[in-house]
Amino acid sequence: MYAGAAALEAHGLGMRYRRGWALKDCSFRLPAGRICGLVGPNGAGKTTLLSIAAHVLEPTQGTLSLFGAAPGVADSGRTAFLAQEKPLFRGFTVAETLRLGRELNPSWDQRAAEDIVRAGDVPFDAKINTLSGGQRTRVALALALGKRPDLLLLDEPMSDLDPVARKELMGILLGEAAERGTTVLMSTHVLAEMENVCDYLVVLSGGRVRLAGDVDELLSVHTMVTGIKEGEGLPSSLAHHPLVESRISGRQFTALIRPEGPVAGFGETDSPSLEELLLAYLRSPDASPLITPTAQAQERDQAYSTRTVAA
Ligand SMILES: Nc1ncnc2c1ncn2[C@@H]1O[C@H](COP(=O)(O)OP(=O)(O)OP(=O)(O)O)[C@@H](O)[C@H]1O
Repeated sequence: MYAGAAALEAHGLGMRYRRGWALKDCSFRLPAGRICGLVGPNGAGKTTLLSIAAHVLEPTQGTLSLFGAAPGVADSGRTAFLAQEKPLFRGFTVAETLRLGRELNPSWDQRAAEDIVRAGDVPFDAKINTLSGGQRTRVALALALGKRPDLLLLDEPMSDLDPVARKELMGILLGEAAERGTTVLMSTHVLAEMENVCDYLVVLSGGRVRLAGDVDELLSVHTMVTGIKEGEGLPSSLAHHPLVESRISGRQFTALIRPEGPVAGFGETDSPSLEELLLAYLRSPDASPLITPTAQAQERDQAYSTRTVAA
């Protein structure tokens, strides 16, 4: 594996389906060891990006590298992908599913996989097609974590789990990531949940990267301003600061800005929560994109073309 390389790095990544571009000119880097939330409205391109990283799809343009190598080659690290549809063999039992995982993965951790299944009281002799959606998710997550991956790609992993199972499996995921330095890239629509889980963020909309970087860094460069509106709109002096989103309710306005210099005399200022930041960007697809320095794609030389390198 390429020492010091980003866990994932995209350069000018594009994916075109028959109906048009699902991803366009996407460039960003995800440093190793981070837990990254991948956020965006329906159809933003999240599954497409995860599928390229998982070597399920070949990009139409640009490159994506994992630990400095193309997806699917030996140097790209161990990658596990938990897709939305959880592709398990429906006729297999849970035990047979884990056995297959063990046979296919030299670094397989049977105990970790079994513990996840057992914690949900899922019978090992039950066939996959007899399990509930949430139980299938648990088995699929056991299969993904049993691989001991360096990079875990999760596409809305917890959407069919009950709240208790969700919290428990998220805890296992975080414990695993902390213990082994696993990098996680996880698409989700549950913004409130991300606050305690993710320390990195990529926001896509319309197939383009709108926001990428360290969560603390992204929060620190935004300010939420609340005050009394001036005439029909925002105070004119606020126009000196790039605006992400503003909302007016009665006589009051709320604006999320990226302050350039002191923000005083408009009303109250506060740091946004992660949920407020995300909602503002999701509601304002025309806000200018922001990719923090740690998230800027760098290793052009080491970014291999998946089309030319992949076997
Ligand atoms: N196999 C395909 N063939 C044609 N178009 C596709 C295909 N897969 C995805 N698309 C289109 O590409 C765009 C991005 O889809 P994608 O599934 O990557 O979005 P997403 O962000 O994961 O959405 P969601 O939040 O709804 O899961 C959408 O416009 C979708 O209709």
